Amino acid sequence: MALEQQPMKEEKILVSVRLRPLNQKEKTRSDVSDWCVKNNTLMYNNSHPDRPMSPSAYSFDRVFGWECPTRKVYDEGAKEVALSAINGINSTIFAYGQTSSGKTYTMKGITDYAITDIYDYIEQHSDKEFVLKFSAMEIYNEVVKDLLSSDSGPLRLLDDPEKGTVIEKLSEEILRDQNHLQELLSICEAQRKIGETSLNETSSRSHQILRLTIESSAREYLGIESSSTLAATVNFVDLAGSERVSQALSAGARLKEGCHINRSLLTLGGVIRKLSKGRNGHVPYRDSKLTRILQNSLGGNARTAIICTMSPARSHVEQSKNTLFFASCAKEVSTNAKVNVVTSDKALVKQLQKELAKMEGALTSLTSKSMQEKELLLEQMDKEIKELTHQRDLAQSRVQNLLQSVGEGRAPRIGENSGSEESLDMGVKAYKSSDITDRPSLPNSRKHNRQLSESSDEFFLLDGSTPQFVGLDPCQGWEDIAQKSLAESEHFAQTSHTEPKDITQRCHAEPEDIAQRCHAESEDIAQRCRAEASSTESEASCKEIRCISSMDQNTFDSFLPGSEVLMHEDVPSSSQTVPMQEDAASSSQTGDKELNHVNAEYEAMRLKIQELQRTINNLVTLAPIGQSPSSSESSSISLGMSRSRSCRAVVMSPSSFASNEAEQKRTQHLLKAFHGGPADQGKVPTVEIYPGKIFQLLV
Ligand SMILES: Nc1ncnc2c1ncn2[C@@H]1O[C@H](COP(=O)(O)OP(=O)(O)OP(=O)(O)O)[C@@H](O)[C@H]1O
Repeated sequence: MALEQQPMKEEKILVSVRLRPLNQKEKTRSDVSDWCVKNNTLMYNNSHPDRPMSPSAYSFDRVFGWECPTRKVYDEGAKEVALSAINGINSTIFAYGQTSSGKTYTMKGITDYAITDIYDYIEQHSDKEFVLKFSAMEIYNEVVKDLLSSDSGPLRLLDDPEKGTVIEKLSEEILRDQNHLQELLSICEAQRKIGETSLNETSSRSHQILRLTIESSAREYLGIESSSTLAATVNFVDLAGSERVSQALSAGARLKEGCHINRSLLTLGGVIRKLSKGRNGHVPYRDSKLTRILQNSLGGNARTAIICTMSPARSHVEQSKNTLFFASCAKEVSTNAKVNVVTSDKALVKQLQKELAKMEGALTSLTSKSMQEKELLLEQMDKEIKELTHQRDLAQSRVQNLLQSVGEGRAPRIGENSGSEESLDMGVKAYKSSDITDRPSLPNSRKHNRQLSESSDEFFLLDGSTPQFVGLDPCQGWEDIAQKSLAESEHFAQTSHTEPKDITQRCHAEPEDIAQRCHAESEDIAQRCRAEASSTESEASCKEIRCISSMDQNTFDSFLPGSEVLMHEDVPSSSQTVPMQEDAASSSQTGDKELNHVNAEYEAMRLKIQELQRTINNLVTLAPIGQSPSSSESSSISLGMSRSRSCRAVVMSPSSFASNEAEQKRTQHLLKAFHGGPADQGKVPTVEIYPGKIFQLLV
């Protein structure tokens, strides 16, 4: 069983004041009443010379004069609150006032009327099934006792997170009928500590709390799993009266009782005073057993009515004014009563299932939100692929230019910068790309055919054209030039051994990098999906993402170095994901659509990457550029190689730089070609190529 509390609106404690008639003792000593009642205001004939400033009128929810019957007090000051318990709202009616002011008299009547009304209501509502339980306790000298059990010792108070303060081992009787309750009430009356004082022959020496618990359920829903029960308690509290020792003339046990009574009432007054100023700060509920037990009734989950009783006698005016001060504070206190619904286990399960469905709905919307994020991620990946494709095309174009120049028997030479001044000394004039385009001596067609690196500090002849030799006589100082050429060629051959290797490695590494990045991103999507998805639908979504992820893993694995170039037939077809998609059939339609969309995007992207990879692999395997160093034609021009610093796909045939020896031979061959024959060896101009410049050998 679970207790559910439905909040109602906050309301103030209902506070009434009841004035009793002068009793026989008061009349005997010719005591007079200075109070008169006008509507709900109590007027004091303020003729007291010592207290001219004390208020003379007190207004409350209800004020009952000495002639007012208890029935009216009940009807107007307690009934509505007391009967709230029938509707599942806790309620408390208690009487507060000085000793002999009429608390017991009033509360006895109110309890009886309330009980009668409750049973009347039960009789009139045969469509509901009621269960009534009764328990009773007294707080005597700050000890809680069970009034229904004569041999009960002191009872402990426990704190329950749901119910608040509960009294351990307090007996509770399930009531058979109203008579049964009357019997029990009689027992309580008999058990309660009563003592004689000078002010009251039958003075209550303890605070009494009678507790009636009412459970009601609609008969037509009984046995149905969704049925629920309203449950609430109504407390009838008859407090012990405050007393002045000087007036009560108590001693011994009575005096001790009086001290405990006064102390606990002082705490009650403190709690009420604190609550009347709002709920800020500490409320000293725990300072007395009375306030602990009544905590819910004092600003908590209960409707509360307080009836303050007072003696009209002038001799008790000070005590009466204290009571009115308490009542004034009490009427400022608000409570938060709730309808207490007890739900059966089955109903609770059903309710929890509803809650679960709600949460699943929320999760689904959350998942679709994350799908949008995934799409953004895919878009980003798409952009990266485009960038890579662009770079690949650039590299491809350079390779084609290189191939073209190979075909024409000319090669642009690219080397490291050894100093432009030196090149000028050697009669080699250097120009930047801008110089070339501005140079009027160059034919227009030449200018247009030159494809230059995009990077400002990289100047390569990419159109495969032969550098034009213009300027000084190249035959001057041939020996020096030849020696330098030899040294250059040796150096070039050495670097060319390492560079192609580096280039080839990068060619392999780059697709691997792409594949790894793509794979990592797809894994990331799958992981995020798994984390978000705890529902069945999102689990299905995860399966599908996992499917994509594993597919990508297979695809990208084939990109790794040493693996074959992946052909279309090798790619897992989309039909291979069908079983997974069938698994995901239970997922929501929205989820399916989005996942299919993601799947399609992924597939397209994967194919793009695959195509890109194939191209890169093709470029890597473009061995023919310099694979035939034995061929005099090609060997003579394979001195050059094309490299772009900005290009990721770098193309070069490693075998074209087989050895220093071969390179030297080719250099000699070139020199020979320049000079026309062996006789001219040593007087061949060197083509110096420096990064950042395009050189033209001046002839
Ligand atoms: N409204 C009333 N009309 C007639 N008699 C009353 C009324 N109120 C109280 N009495 C009588 O006054 C006497 C004292 O009343 P009661 O015992 O109820 O006071 P009390 O406040 O409970 O005192 P204590 O705190 O000492 O228990 C009783 O004899 C009671 O019958």
